Amino acid sequence: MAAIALRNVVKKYGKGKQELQVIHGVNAEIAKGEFIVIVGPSGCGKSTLLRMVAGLEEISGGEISIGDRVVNNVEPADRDIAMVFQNYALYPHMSVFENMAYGLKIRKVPVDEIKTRVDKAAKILELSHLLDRKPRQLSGGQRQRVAMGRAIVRQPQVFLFDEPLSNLDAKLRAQTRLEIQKLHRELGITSLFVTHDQVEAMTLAQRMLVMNAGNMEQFGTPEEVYHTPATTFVASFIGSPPMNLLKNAQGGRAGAITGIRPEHLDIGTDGWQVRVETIELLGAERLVYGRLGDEQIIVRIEEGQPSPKPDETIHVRPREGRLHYFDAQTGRRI
Ligand SMILES: Nc1ncnc2c1ncn2[C@@H]1O[C@H](COP(=O)(O)OP(=O)(O)OP(=O)(O)O)[C@@H](O)[C@H]1O
Repeated sequence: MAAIALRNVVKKYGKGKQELQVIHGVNAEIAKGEFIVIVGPSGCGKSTLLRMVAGLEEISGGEISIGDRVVNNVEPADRDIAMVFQNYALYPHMSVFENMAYGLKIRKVPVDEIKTRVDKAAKILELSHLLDRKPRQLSGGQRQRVAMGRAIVRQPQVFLFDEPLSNLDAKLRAQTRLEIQKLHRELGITSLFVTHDQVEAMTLAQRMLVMNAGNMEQFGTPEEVYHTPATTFVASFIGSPPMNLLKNAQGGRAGAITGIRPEHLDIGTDGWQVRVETIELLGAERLVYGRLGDEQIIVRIEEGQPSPKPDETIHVRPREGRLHYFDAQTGRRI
């Protein structure tokens, strides 16, 4: 049985003339213990979807189950979930221990049990030596760990994360990502994690649910989403730099858009003619921005390969089996 099931989930805001549908029938079955990332651009509806699972937003249509219960009409407090937000407001006057214990205290969990759970969570999160500190005496990363600790001590069936890393700097984000992965390995709790950052999604997800404008574009492993994107949207959203999507590529199919990732083009003596415009240095690699006829194309050059110069004309060849085709009308993979 699915730990979480979304069945034709619809969300509308407002009433009458003001009514606006923002989620258009999402279906997904999430297995017990899976780590799922919901990813998409700003405004695509990912927070709304998460908040409906949490019970913070009403569901306008369809059904959400957690475990064997349909939760459409179940209060958030009774859904057996714990949520970690971007703005992880800790109580400033309480110590780390008290912050982590608070949710259990109001649920009248016995004092000994609270201590055991908080100590265990603190150990996992490497917060044991900070339990007496106040939030202002902690770094941003440590505060975020306390917020996660608050969720862990609840021992919920499901963790919901709403962009919990967006307030951290790049280095701390990467480090906290590793901690979240470790946490998931140790606890195995079914998790839904929302982010607009596709790199974060690719590195954290066991499966990712890619959203665009209220629609689920694809639900699959990071490998599936990268190697067989279901739509042109997914092809251009996942992967950095994005997949080249060409209307008039040589060897293309009638009525189809041809897709090729910048890392799957090789410079050689024959193939597509590309006029080089600019070169971008990315540490070990280079990105060549050029024109193929009247379309833009990006080619990635690996370390050690000779780099072309602006205004030069080069030849590039797509690697065997790396071309993708999408219906020019619908954008769907062919
Ligand atoms: N309370 C509300 N009333 C009306 N419209 C809303 C409300 N909350 C969200 N929306 C709209 O619903 C859509 C989805 O919003 P949502 O916050 O879920 O997007 P998101 O993908 O999480 O974006 P972001 O990454 O910017 O947080 C947006 O168009 C937003 O304007």
